[in-house]
Amino acid sequence: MKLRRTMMFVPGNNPGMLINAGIYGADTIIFDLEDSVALSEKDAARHLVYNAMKSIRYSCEVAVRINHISTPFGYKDLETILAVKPDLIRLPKAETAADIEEIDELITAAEIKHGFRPGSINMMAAIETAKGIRNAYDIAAASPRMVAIAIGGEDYLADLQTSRTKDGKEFFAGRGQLILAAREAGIHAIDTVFGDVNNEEDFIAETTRIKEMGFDGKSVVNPRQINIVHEIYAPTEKEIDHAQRVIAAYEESLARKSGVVSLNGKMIDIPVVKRAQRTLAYANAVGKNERGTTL
Ligand SMILES: CC(=O)SCCNC(=O)CCNC(=O)[C@H](O)C(C)(C)COP(=O)(O)OP(=O)(O)OC[C@H]1O[C@@H](n2cnc3c(N)ncnc32)[C@H](O)[C@@H]1OP(=O)(O)O
Ligand SMILES: O=C([O-])CC(=O)C(=O)O
Ligand SMILES: [Mg+2]
Repeated sequence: MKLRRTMMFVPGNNPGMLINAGIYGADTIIFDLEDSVALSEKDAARHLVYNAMKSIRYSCEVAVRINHISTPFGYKDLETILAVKPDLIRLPKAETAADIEEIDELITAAEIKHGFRPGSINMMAAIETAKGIRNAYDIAAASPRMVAIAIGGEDYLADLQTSRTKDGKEFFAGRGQLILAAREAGIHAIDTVFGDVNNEEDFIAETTRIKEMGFDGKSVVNPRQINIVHEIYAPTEKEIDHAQRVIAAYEESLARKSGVVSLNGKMIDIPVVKRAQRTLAYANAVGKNERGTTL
């Protein structure tokens, strides 16, 4: 099971952060060439990220957030970065399937040019406008390279002409559409960054909420946010124990030629079993044993 619980942005013009980005335990690091980089620094950042990727072996998934191809920087970003084979290209402010198709073709040409295995560079898109949300499924399904869609909340709220609230009501519609689109396309759904990095209480509340909605993970901006997300996503001892009981009860019921059984008064049938199996597979993927403790 591929995990993308945390995708950490690293400003592309900060050499110290680029060098150390791999040591904090994020599932994915995203070298950013877009909004964390000033216009005057775009060329310098592109070359810095290129050199970092060429000379440092990172042990996690490495993504690069390029500038949109409608800007003067997007094509240059792709040409330079594709030569050092990122695992993933993240397109910001995606609004249509055509955005994805055009980049897909450029990646295909670069794979041929550099002798990389066809299809080995993945793509994801951040959706940051109402128009993008309306087209979320088309974007998600626009290429077999697509592995995730994310909501880019800061730009999205600017487009919606609103701002953040404690309970996140401003995001209900967008997050709901995004998760449905990702699930229909069979790819990951990634939630937005939370920029108030010292506000742990609200970060925990937001991460718990998006996990419960079904998101696979969250974009983060600071190493301190990584373990908090991973803890929230890790199945607890109680959840693992319950999943095992569900599966055992169901297997017993099958032996009695019944497709449904009751466990502590609750109906256990195939969808419940599927969720239990996912809990156990997820626990295995995050390195938790049957007692819910880290291996
Ligand atoms: C809306 C958007 O587009 S969001 C995406 C673009 N934004 C970004 O990429 C921002 C990335 N994050 C950051 O720049 C910073 O974490 C900030 C500005 C949010 C907070 O800064 P600070 O409070 O100074 O960070 P903090 O004190 O926690 O840093 C601790 C250590 O982690 C490092 N660090 C902090 N953030 C990152 C990061 N994103 N990537 C790698 N290293 C980082 C710091 O360099 C520092 O290292 P050091 O101890 O070796 O000096
Ligand atoms: O994609 C993200 O999570 C960050 C971002 O650009 C935004 O919030 O506008
Ligand atoms: Mg943005």
